[in-house]
Amino acid sequence: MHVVVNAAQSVDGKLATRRREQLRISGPEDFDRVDRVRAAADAVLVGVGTVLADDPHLTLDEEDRRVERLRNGRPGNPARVVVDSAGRTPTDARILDDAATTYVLVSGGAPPERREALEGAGAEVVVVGADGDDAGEGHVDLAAGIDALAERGVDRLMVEGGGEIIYSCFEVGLVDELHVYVGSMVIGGRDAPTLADGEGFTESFPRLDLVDTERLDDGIVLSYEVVDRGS
Ligand SMILES: NC(=O)C1=CN([C@@H]2O[C@H](COP(=O)(O)OP(=O)(O)OC[C@H]3O[C@@H](n4cnc5c(N)ncnc54)[C@H](OP(=O)(O)O)[C@@H]3O)[C@@H](O)[C@H]2O)C=CC1
Ligand SMILES: Nc1nc(O)c(N)c(N[C@@H]2O[C@H](COP(=O)(O)O)[C@@H](O)[C@H]2O)n1
Repeated sequence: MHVVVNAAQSVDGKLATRRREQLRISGPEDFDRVDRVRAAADAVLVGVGTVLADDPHLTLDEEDRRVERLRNGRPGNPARVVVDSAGRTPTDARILDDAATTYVLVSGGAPPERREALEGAGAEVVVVGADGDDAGEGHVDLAAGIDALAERGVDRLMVEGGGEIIYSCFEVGLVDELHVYVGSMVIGGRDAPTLADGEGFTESFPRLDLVDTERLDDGIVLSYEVVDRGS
């Protein structure tokens, strides 16, 4: 499985304001680049925090790209994946519409009625974590989730955030590429989400190789390959 992380941040490293509302950090040129990265992916993954904050759709904007995928025998849109331990994704979330397959990765502790509600709303619910009494505090086991997606034919996965999920992907050594759009703005706020939140690394840090830079809109895209996943 090849895992590509993409996010847009301010120059001070924030993904959104402290109110955790969706914020336009990039512009049309970068959204077109993101659409291209989505089109190359088999699935696009976000955390439930992003679903609750942004209600994203995660489909392709460009019809030509959908047509090209269909021509190549692939679904028109990549599958969508929500990492959602307790099954908190609202049943009317845009990510659950019929534009693409949607997998909701839940832990074993997710209430059965939430699993049923999500299945009723069209999701394929996949249980990949222990319940709240076990290590991991009932969170989805991300590495097991990636294996479950691979079993369902996902070879190339795009992770679109937010900061908690991006950190966890680095923590378990899943990330191959990182693309960060740095918008020319300052957001500030000690409680605003950053590119990588979670516990934070203290001794062994993922190391990256800067392989490309591109000026888009009024900002810059930094593209990295992960050369050392840390341990
Ligand atoms: N500028 C950008 O490019 C982007 C900005 N954003 C912004 O980011 C914010 C949302 O980010 P954030 O709050 O960090 O939420 P995330 O989208 O990262 O989701 C985090 C949640 O995922 C669930 N989860 C389940 N398993 C795991 C695991 N193994 N590791 C980590 N999380 C897990 C947890 O909820 P539970 O315990 O219930 O399972 C956790 O609270 C919003 O403000 C949004 O607007 C989001 C995406 C892109
Ligand atoms: N590339 C980029 N630039 C920004 O300024 C952003 N705020 C984001 N956010 C991401 O885009 C998702 C919205 O997707 P849809 O348009 O609804 O398909 C949002 O959830 C973030 O993942 N990205």
